[in-house]
Amino acid sequence: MTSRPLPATGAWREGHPPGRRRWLGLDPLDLESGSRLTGARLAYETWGTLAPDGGNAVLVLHALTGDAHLRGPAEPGHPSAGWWEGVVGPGLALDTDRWFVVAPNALGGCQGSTGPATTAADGRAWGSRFPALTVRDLVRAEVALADALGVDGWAAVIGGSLGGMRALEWAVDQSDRVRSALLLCCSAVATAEQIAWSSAQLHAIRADPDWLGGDYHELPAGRGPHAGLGLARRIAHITYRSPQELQARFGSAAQDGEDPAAGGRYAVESYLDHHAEKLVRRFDAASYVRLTEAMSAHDVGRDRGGVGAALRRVGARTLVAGVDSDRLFPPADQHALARGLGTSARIIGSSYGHDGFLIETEQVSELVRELLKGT
Ligand SMILES: CC(=O)SCCNC(=O)CCNC(=O)[C@H](O)C(C)(C)COP(=O)(O)OP(=O)(O)OC[C@H]1O[C@@H](n2cnc3c(N)ncnc32)[C@H](O)[C@@H]1OP(=O)(O)O
Ligand SMILES: N[C@@H](CCO)C(=O)O
Repeated sequence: MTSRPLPATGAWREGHPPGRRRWLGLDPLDLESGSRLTGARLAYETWGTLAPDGGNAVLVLHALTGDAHLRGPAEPGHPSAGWWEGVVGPGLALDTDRWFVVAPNALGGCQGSTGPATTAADGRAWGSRFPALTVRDLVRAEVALADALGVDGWAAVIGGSLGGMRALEWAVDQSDRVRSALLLCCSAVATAEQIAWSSAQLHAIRADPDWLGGDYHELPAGRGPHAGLGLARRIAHITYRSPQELQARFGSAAQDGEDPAAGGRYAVESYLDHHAEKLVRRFDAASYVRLTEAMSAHDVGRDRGGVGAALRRVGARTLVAGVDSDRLFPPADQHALARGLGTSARIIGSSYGHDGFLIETEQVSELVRELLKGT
C-alpha cells in the first residue's frame, strides 16, 4: 500500500508534544455496560472566553476519525490543520470572538484522549483490555468536561455523524443543559445498513494477522494491522462519498501512468489507496474498532421506552440537517429524527455525500448561524 515506512504503532500516543491541547482526568468513569474505566483522561481544545454568566459556551463534537482540533495550523502532535477551519473562528459562523467553543477528542479515540493505544497503569497499552464504549459513555466523559470547565449549560451542541449522535445524546440525556443543538448527518438509531458497512470494516481489521486480538501495540515500529485498517477506510470512504461524485471525478479512467489491464490501478482505486494510507498514518486501528462499535450500538431509545419517548425528552431547539447525496446516513434518517423532535429536516444539496458536512462550509455555516441567531 505504501512505499514509505509506516509510523510506529501508537505514534499518536500522549508522548507527542501537546500543542494547544489540554486534558481532563476522568478517574473513574462508570460505563453504560456497568464496568468502570479508571485512569482515563479526555483531551480537548477551546477557543474564545467563557462569559461571566456562562451563557456563551458551544460544544462541537467530531466524527469518527476527527479530533479536538477544529481550527488552527498544523502543529506538533497534530500534523493537519483543523477540520472545520471555514466554520469556526473569528468572524466566522461560529465566531470565536463571541462564543466560547469547546471541542473534546472522543473518549476511546487516539488524538489525546484515552483509548486502546494509551499506556495503562501497568506500562502496557490498553489494547484489548480497553472496554467497549457506547455513545452514552462518550457523552458521560463530555459531561465531566462541562462540569470541570464550569459550563452549566451549552448555548449550542453541534456535531456531525458520530458527533451528531453525541449531540443528540446530550440533548436527550442532559436536556436541561442544552439550549440548542445542530444534528448533522446522523440518526436516532443505527440502521441495518450502517451496522452492515461497519461490520465489514471491523472484519477487515480483525482479519489482519497483525491485529493480534487488539494487542498489537507492542509490535516493533511500523508493524500493526495497517492493511486491515486501510481496507476498512477504503470501504468507509466509498460510503462517505456519492456515486455521482466518484463518477464525475474518476469515471473508469486509469490512474496516471498506470494500466489496469497490466496490473495498474484505476484512478478511483488510487484515490482510495491514498485515503487508506493517510488514515493508517494518523489513526489507531483499535480506536477505530471501539468507536465504530459505539456507532453501531447507537440507539437513543435504549432503556428509555424507545426512540419516540427518548426524543420527547429533548427541550432544546433543534436543527436537524442532512446531505441529499448521503448514502450512509440518507435524508430519510434525518426526516425520521426531525419528525420525532417535532421539527422538519434541512437537506443540503451537495454531491459530496456524507462528507458534505465537512466540505460544504457555506451551507453548514448558514445552519450554524441560524442555530445561534435564536440562542
Ligand atoms: C483536515 C483533517 O483531516 S483533520 C483530521 C480530522 N479529520 C476529519 O475529521 C475528517 C477526516 N477527513 C475526511 O473525511 C476527508 O479527508 C475530507 C472530507 C476532509 C476530504 O475531503 P476533500 O477535501 O473532498 O478531499 P478528497 O476526498 O477529494 O481527497 C483529496 C486527496 O485525495 C488525493 N487524490 C485525489 N485523486 C487522487 C488519485 N487519483 N490518486 C491518489 N490520490 C488522489 C488528493 O491529492 C488529496 O490528497 P491530500 O488530502 O493528501 O492533499
Ligand atoms: N470522513 C469522516 C466522516 C465519518 O463520519 C471521518 O473520517 O470522520
